[in-house]
Amino acid sequence: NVKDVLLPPSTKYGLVFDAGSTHTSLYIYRWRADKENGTGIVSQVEACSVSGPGISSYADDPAGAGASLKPCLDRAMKIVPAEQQRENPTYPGALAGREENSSKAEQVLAEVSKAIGEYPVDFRGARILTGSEEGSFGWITVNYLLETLVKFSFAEKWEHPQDTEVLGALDLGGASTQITFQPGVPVEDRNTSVFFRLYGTNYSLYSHSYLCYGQSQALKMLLAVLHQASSSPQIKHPCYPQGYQENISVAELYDSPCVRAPSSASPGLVLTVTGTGDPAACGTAVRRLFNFSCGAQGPCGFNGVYQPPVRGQFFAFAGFYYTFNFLNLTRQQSLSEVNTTVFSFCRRNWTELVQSFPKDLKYLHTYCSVAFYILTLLLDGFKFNEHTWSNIHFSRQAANTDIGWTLGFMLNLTNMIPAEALQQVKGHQPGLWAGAISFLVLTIVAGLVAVFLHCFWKTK
Ligand SMILES: Nc1ncnc2c1ncn2[C@@H]1O[C@H](COP(=O)(O)OP(=O)(O)OP(=O)(O)O)[C@@H](O)[C@H]1O
Repeated sequence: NVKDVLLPPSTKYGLVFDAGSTHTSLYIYRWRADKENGTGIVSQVEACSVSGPGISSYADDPAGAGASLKPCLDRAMKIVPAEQQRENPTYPGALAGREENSSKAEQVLAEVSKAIGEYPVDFRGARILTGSEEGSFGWITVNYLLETLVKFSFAEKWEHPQDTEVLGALDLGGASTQITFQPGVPVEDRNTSVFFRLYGTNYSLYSHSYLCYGQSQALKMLLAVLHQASSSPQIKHPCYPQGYQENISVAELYDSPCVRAPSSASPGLVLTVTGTGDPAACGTAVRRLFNFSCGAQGPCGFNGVYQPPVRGQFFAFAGFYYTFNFLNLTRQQSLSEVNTTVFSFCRRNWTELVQSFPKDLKYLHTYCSVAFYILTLLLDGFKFNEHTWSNIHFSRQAANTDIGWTLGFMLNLTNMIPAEALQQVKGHQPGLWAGAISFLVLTIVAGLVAVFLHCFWKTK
């Protein structure tokens, strides 16, 4: 049987660590042969959340990073059958949000590698992904899960699923955000151009990662803008709910390369941030984080970065999803409905919010800021408009699998998506169709002959 020759006999597992700027997870994937179409299906078995913050917080304690991963590695060892553990590829990846920290990130990765080395898995090394890789692997994940990649070389043209359009990917992390899509025009700037050959089809993509424009860093930049506009340590925050107050030291606020401390700021000074719940002023403040002018060099996203016009459907995940999900805005609502919901949420006071959402206290004070940030980023930054807005699907998962760069990374590194098209499996659709049609025609003809003979003998 040709199919059995094509398919490896066993189920396989793959482990990928996503060591993000705010959060670390271990994804456990299972590869299963799909007898129907002669390929394999990768599905997520579990996403184990590593307790504590992202890997960058271990910059001063690299050994702690390794230790923090152990509970998730123990969990994986319970899932992967003992006899398969050695042969299972483990692909830990890590993201360094900032260039300046790359030597520290390398140290952290060395500790992570040491910790994984103590487990009976076929460890293939840890590395730091570039922003562009993060975006591209996210794009592969989305299109793999939604089955929009053309897999087979079909003999008959009419069977080729020409109309399958690939989707774009929008990822909002903690430190950076990525936009990746197949534009309708050639990508003019080599720095933002990505090329993949998957299953024999060429994909020419646009991908860009904006460092500092992830959710956590954007909120920090917003606070810094408000601090620098106020002449006292009392900061009025229009995106925080009325009645909300927090203290933050100047040192804490300016602890990231994304925000530059004014020379006059003394690190020990404690700032008091008070919410004023003013959505219009919030929108204005958020816009100040961006430079929307494109200059002479053609279409752009923001901060002068080249970007062709967005095209087709998009999946928006991670930070794009969390806040919109909390606000019940993930059901393809119109832009005007989204605006109305965000404005009315931003006017609610803190006491009322705490009473209504006692389980969501961790992010509750940020939802108004982040909602405005997402709207500004998508509309003014990436240049979606009221028509293309409905092409954005806010999702965390597809096919029961979390959307992010990890699955695409594993598929790419293991060559699970081959560059060339899969050969059509013998006895596949054309043969089956031809058989089915011949059978139908023969049945009808036989039926007609039987009726004719029956009538003929009756009349005789
Ligand atoms: N339930 C939630 N509600 C609101 N925001 C959330 C929630 N969970 C996570 N976030 C925030 O969403 C952002 C994206 O989270 P994610 O885990 O993708 O970031 P990361 O992988 O650590 O970041 P990066 O990819 O930039 O390294 C972060 O700023 C995080 O703080």
